[in-house]
Amino acid sequence: MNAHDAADRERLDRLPEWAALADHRAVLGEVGLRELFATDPGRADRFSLEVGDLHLDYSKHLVTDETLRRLTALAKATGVAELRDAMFRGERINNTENRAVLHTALRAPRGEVIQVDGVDVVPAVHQVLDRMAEFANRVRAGEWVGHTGQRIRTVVNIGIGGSDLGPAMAQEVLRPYSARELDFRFVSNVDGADLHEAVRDLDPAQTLFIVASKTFTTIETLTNAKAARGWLLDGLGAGEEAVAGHFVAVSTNAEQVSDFGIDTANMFEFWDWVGGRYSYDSAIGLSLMVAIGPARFREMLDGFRLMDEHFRTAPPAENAPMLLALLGVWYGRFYDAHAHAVLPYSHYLSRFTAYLQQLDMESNGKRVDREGRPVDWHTGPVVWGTPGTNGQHAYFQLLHQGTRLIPADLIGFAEPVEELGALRDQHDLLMANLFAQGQALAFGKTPEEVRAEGVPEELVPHRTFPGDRPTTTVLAGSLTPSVLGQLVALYEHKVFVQGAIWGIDSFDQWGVELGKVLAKRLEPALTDGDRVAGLDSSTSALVDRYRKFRGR
Ligand SMILES: O=P(O)(O)OC[C@H]1O[C@](O)(CO)[C@@H](O)[C@@H]1O
Repeated sequence: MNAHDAADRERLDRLPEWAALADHRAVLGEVGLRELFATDPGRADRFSLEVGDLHLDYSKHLVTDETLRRLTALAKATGVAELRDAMFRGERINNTENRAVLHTALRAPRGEVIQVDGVDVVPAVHQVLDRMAEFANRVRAGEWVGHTGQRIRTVVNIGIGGSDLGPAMAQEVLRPYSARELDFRFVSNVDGADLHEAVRDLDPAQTLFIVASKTFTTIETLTNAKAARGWLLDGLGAGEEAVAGHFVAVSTNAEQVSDFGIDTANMFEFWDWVGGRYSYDSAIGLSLMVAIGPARFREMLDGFRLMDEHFRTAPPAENAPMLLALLGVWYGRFYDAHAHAVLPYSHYLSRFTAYLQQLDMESNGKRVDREGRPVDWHTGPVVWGTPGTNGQHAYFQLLHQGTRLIPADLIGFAEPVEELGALRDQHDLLMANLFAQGQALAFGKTPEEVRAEGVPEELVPHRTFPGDRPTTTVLAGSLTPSVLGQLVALYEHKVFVQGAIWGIDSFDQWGVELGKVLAKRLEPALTDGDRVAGLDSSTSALVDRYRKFRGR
């Protein structure tokens, strides 16, 4: 069967494997984690995996061996492996945009052959990586100088969505590996405050802007880039000739880059077969490469590659992205789970969940299948979360005792980073919190246990923890560039598998278009009071009120 061929694909809800899962869910009934662990001493061993540097424990899930058998049967029936292989081969599996989906080619080693329309794309990937490396080395060594001959001290990435979230996240994660004499900032919001705060204490003579945009037509990015150019030229008291030393571009669109006034000699290319949210290991990661250096960047790519190979070759029952995806499908369908929390127990992963929000929600927030037919099952969950232990003092209450089941990923590392010095002593406490939360969420506290502590009867329901709140624990020795690559690829492929099972196109993002068009139409109404034909009464009144506030 050709898995991405509509004619051959049965709708998910008509598959016997889908029905078999429903039957199984009914049999499982209210069986909880206490019972599952009590009756199965080998559970933690059996329901855990080592992949590269990652250890994944998925034993605290409401599943049995039979559940996993039926879930992997579903993956088989929905053609996940065939679609995966088609993706790796460079076929145009993004059918609504008629594009190949080849972020995996970004981490292919030199010499591997991956073709799009008969052209091997791997040499071009390495050419760009080499150019990036040369540029990064020059900036790091102080050899790239600005208009006045001074070395660069601050790199400001201007981009949004996939052209911001990935590099900004990774910059935080790999801070301990970063050149500390350089400062890195990220501007994404069209709110002028973002650029203002990013540059207010900077010396234009020592500032380099990387304008990152796949299309180079994104209004937020172009608006900020124009303003940054104005700031630079004003600050230097120079003309257009100063732009070259302070602006480089990352894009697929050389024409627009050159129209903007950036010399295409200072442009780093990527390709339409790299989706925005899958792009930070392309030239979109240029600021990161400047920060950590080419060698560390390549280590990160090797980490991605390791997970790609695992995903491509491991059997479903031992395939980490596949298992995480299947568990998500299980809860979405049979436990009415609408959300998924990602809770890193690492300060360096503070932007990780924000990054995953785009990766997951822009990919799988779809309501029609690849053929445009409405789906009759839930697709992508709301992905959210912030680092532990902060979340514990905010929203964990709802995770533990709320009415909704929210599966969560707990991510932690055994070794704190070297440069923390004496602060490394706090690490055991941090990790004890991670393990304790997984334990409390899974096993809760029964009314009997609460009573046994002498709690007054009227407080017993309040102090009872129902448990059976599933978590996956992802542990690694330390947070290296390679481990980051492994983690990101793990989630990329998880999202892929879920999209394949739900039958949706995970690689388009039509849902972001309408708001962009309407904003463009509304702007003159706000600025000049132009009438917008057919505007609804609520939006019209809001525009009027806004203009009054502005004294217009
Ligand atoms: O890199 P670009 O073309 O500026 O696009 C930025 C982002 O905008 C989006 O198209 C959605 O608004 C994302 O998919 C993309 O990552």
